[in-house]
Amino acid sequence: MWDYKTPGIPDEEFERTEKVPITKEEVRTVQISKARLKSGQTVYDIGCGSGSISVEAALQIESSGKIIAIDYDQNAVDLTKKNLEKFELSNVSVILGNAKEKILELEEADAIFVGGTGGDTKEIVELSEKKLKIGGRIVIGIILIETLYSVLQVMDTLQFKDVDITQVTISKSRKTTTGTMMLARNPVTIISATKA
Ligand SMILES: C[S@@+](CC[C@H](N)C(=O)[O-])C[C@H]1O[C@@H](n2cnc3c(N)ncnc32)[C@H](O)[C@@H]1O
Repeated sequence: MWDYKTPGIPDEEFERTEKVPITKEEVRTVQISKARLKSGQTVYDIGCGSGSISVEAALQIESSGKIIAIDYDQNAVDLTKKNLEKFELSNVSVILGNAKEKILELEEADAIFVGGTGGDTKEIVELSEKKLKIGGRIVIGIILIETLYSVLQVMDTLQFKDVDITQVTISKSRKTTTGTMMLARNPVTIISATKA
């Protein structure tokens, strides 16, 4: 059982496999903060991967809220379920499938995380906007510059306000024989906005 509600669960606490990527702890913390989650909300985690965002978000919205996690990779769905079990969370439904085909079937959301969905991201953002409640938050994590460009183009045409673009570049320390050096990780751009 995880005792803390504050975001920032160490990556080592999650079950991992080589086949499924994870949004790293510090990036995940910024994403969770940008969603401004409240108790009782309905939240999608699109491209749930390891389920780390679902776990952190579920702790924020508490047992009265609901997370819907989607991934088209069976390995990711299995790993997400493992992590939900590990953190003893029962308010998360995990769906196997392409988010592009699933989103419109879902109930309306208060917040939507979109992460690592590459060439599908623009379409997923368009579909997500249809399912977000007015005042709802979208948080998109982007690595590829092509994805960033296509999402930026579409954000202005949709009903979003207060669009924020934050790039996070994390460096982590590593001990060497002569001292401690900082090793840079790839930058992640986080676009967040409110449905108008
Ligand atoms: C970078 S990972 C996400 C990591 C995750 N946020 C975490 O914390 O572990 C991206 C995930 O998106 C999934 N994905 C990509 N495109 C998708 C789509 N169109 N529908 C559903 N899942 C998708 C991939 O299978 C992968 O597991």
